[in-house]
Amino acid sequence: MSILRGTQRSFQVALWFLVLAVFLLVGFLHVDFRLLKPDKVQEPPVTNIMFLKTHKTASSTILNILYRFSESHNLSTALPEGSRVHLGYPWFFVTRYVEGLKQDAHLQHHFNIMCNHLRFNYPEVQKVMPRDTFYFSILRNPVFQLESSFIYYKDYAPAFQRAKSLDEFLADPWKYYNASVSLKNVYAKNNMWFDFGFDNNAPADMDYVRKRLAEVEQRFHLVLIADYFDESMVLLRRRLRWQLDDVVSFKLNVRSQSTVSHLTPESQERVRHWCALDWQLYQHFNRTFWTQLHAELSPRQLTEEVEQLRERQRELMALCLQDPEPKNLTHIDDQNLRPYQGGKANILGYNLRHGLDTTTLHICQRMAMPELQHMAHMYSLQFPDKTPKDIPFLKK
Ligand SMILES: Nc1ncnc2c1ncn2[C@@H]1O[C@H](COP(=O)(O)OS(=O)(=O)O)[C@@H](OP(=O)(O)O)[C@H]1O
Repeated sequence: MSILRGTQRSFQVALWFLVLAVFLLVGFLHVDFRLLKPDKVQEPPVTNIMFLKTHKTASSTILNILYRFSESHNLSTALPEGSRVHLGYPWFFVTRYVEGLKQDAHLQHHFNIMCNHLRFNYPEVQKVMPRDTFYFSILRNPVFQLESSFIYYKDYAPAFQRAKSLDEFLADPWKYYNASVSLKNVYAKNNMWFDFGFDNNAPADMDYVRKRLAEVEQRFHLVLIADYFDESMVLLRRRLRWQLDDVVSFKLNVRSQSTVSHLTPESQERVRHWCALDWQLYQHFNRTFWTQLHAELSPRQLTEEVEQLRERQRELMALCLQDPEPKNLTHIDDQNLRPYQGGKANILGYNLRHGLDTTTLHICQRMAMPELQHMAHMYSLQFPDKTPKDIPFLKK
């Protein structure tokens, strides 16, 4: 009996050692448990999408991705009505800002994609988008977002006009900022908070902030982070079940380095106070972004997928562009590829390689096309009988 018990114990000990050895081996070889799971049945790609285009957050690059997907899949896009260039911003979105809805606003008319600038107003957006719509948006560290905004809206936002630099503005913002002067000042304080439909002048009271963040959580399936753009595209692609090429892009609406200012550490801290609502919004969704990303991919998978995306971007740049470095306006040959210039920002664009075959040219043109020209193109495609969008800055 005791011999039998002894053998049993040795067997148990051996089994424990075996289990431990397997765990150590798995850890050592970085075996991914997810790989052992059976493949999910591949569902079709998501095609009903609402993208809340926030300001100065790489949102024009995402708009380009969505327009291309819409065109290549023959989808409908909720485009700005008539001569408008956005969906009523900075006013709250209402359905009459969408082309094709003005006369029959009482009718239910649904689009697949919605991605132009608007101030989020869920009840009205719902009237335009199908029930199963995937809602997503993007945020950027407010320090860099405000710095970009200051240069771009320097001449437009009254709050920025008199300040010589952002450092000067931040040293005494109330000297320059008056919310009641003009809605144009929304670019100067908590601009991303405003885009989500909230009051950008509200005190950053904890209870108020918590409730608004919960609302965003409830409405939006995903909030991306521009500071980790490639990681964001990896997560987006998985959520939408899209192909790799669908989320590959060229950086659009980029400034020349000469117009980028580097804020002092003191000014950076002041941004976090001045734009406390944006800072809370960013911190919260930066956390949830990484939690979601890590829940979906192992670190090794993430590295691999980011590298795959970058490799494909390099391939497409080599195929399409004369030079992967973006160029000043004066050095862009094709006026359809010249971006709109805002304030003191020197916004760059691309030159396509000569001699591209028709199919390649079609792809490359769309990847390099700035927002306004792309919107005009989409408008003419979708509404061939309407007067084409006029882009006055191209005539100068
Ligand atoms: N792929 C990618 N990754 C990281 N950052 C990117 C990317 N694409 C665009 N950008 C930067 O986004 C800034 C422009 O933002 P938006 O297009 O949202 O601006 S706008 O509100 O529509 O005018 C602008 O930032 P600044 O250069 O600091 O102004 C762009 O450089």
